Amino acid sequence: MGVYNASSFNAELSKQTSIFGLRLWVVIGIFLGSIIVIALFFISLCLTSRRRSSTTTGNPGAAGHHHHPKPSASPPVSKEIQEIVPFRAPTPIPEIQIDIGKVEHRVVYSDRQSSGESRGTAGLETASFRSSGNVGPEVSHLGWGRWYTLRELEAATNGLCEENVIGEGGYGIVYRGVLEDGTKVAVKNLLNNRGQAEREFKVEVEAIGRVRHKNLVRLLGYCVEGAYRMLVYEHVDNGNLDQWLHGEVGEVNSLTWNIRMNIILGTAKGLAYLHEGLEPKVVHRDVKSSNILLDCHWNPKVSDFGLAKLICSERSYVTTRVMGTFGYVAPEYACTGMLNEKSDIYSFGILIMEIITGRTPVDYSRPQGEVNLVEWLKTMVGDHRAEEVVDPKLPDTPPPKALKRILLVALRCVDPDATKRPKMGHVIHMLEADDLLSRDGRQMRKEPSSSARRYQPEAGTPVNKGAFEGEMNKCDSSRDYHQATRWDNANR
Ligand SMILES: Nc1ncnc2c1ncn2[C@@H]1O[C@H](COP(=O)(O)OP(=O)(O)OP(=O)(O)O)[C@@H](O)[C@H]1O
Repeated sequence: MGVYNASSFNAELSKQTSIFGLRLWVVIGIFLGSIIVIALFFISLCLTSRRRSSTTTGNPGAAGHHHHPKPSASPPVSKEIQEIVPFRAPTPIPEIQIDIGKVEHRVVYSDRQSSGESRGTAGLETASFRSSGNVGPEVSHLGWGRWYTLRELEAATNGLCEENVIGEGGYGIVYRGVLEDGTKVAVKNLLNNRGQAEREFKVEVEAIGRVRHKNLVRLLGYCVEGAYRMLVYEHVDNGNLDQWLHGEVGEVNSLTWNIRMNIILGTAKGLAYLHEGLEPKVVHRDVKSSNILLDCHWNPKVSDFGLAKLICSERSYVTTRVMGTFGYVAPEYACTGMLNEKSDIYSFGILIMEIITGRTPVDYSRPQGEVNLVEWLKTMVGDHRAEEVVDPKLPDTPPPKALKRILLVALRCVDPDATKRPKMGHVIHMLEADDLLSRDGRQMRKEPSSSARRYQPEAGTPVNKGAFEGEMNKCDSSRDYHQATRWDNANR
């Protein structure tokens, strides 16, 4: 049966067809063959077109092709990378330079490369930050303080409302506020809202944010959001020294002799910490009465140092722009732009004179010869009229010896020769001389609430009382100081 079927199937396949008289199996073979050929053709066509498309899209998975992404090609990136990329722009970053004080009252930007400003401080203040690449919002990981959100600060200040404005300075408006946890703060809304200034701003804040000292206003954190740049400080609740010295205080001022001495000493301690307790040291650049805040125990706290300059030890900072407040700026800094801590010491000397006399550093309403506080005071001291320089609003009479001493310290601080000005640690020893404060003053220093305790020098602060005593009697080459010293010796 099987043999019969096979032989009949063969006979069928061998039959001739009407197609060119070809046998059936030949026709079937040709048909199948052409189907296979057509199929192969389409398969190869598909493969070729696929390979072409993979080459144009730069797909690294395409075998045998070296991957060279075209510049226009935009690889798929995560949101995270998109946020970081703008901060790594290779273009030179313009740096911020801030004119401090009421004379200018503005924030000035300059491209340091084009201004030719030489920077004796080197990039120390920026180095650590830049090298770590932490220039974006990750500033909250700095390890100090807090990065506040705009919403938090708006809530704290009742939407930055006018009733909460404490005052307005050269940098921006200061608001009082209360954080959610009840902490009282002062929020400074900086005028500086240009994105390019961001790096410098953060670096300064990073460096100063770590500073802790009872005579320095503490920077709690800041807010960087959109165009907003805000600094958040501890709130100091008793106004500033400028208001207490020159404001509407009536015939008699609340600032007694001992309170004034306490303010001078506390301010000196705050500055000594900036100059001698930190590395790199910090030069405040704007020491003046409106930057000395007072708490309810009359303890002074130096403010506005968050935008000061950081300088490596024994180095100076050369700037083409002199910043500071008229009347307080050291002459050599004004003339040459050379900045170091001795500029602060000059300003501190002016501050002492202001505290003792109740006069502003420059007062055009006064008769000629009295307009410039330093010149007038030198003349008065030289003429043995020290008692006459005392603020008429002072409620008590200063001990004569203490008055002479403090005036001498002030005169030494404003020595025209910056190298002859004492260091801040040295000033503290002069101020803490036993006879400078009266009995009441010594009692005041013992009170725990008072900051007028003995200065505990920070590392590196020179401590040499004997040397101080010698210094107090030393004559200076400057005519004015020589005159003042002669006066001091004559009155011993
Ligand atoms: N932490 C703070 N606590 C309480 N008041 C503050 C605080 N910081 C600043 N102020 C007050 O806010 C006001 C503005 O201060 P700011 O330092 O901005 O300006 P300024 O020192 O008066 O002037 P400039 O900035 O031109 O030197 C001042 O009256 C100052 O006493």
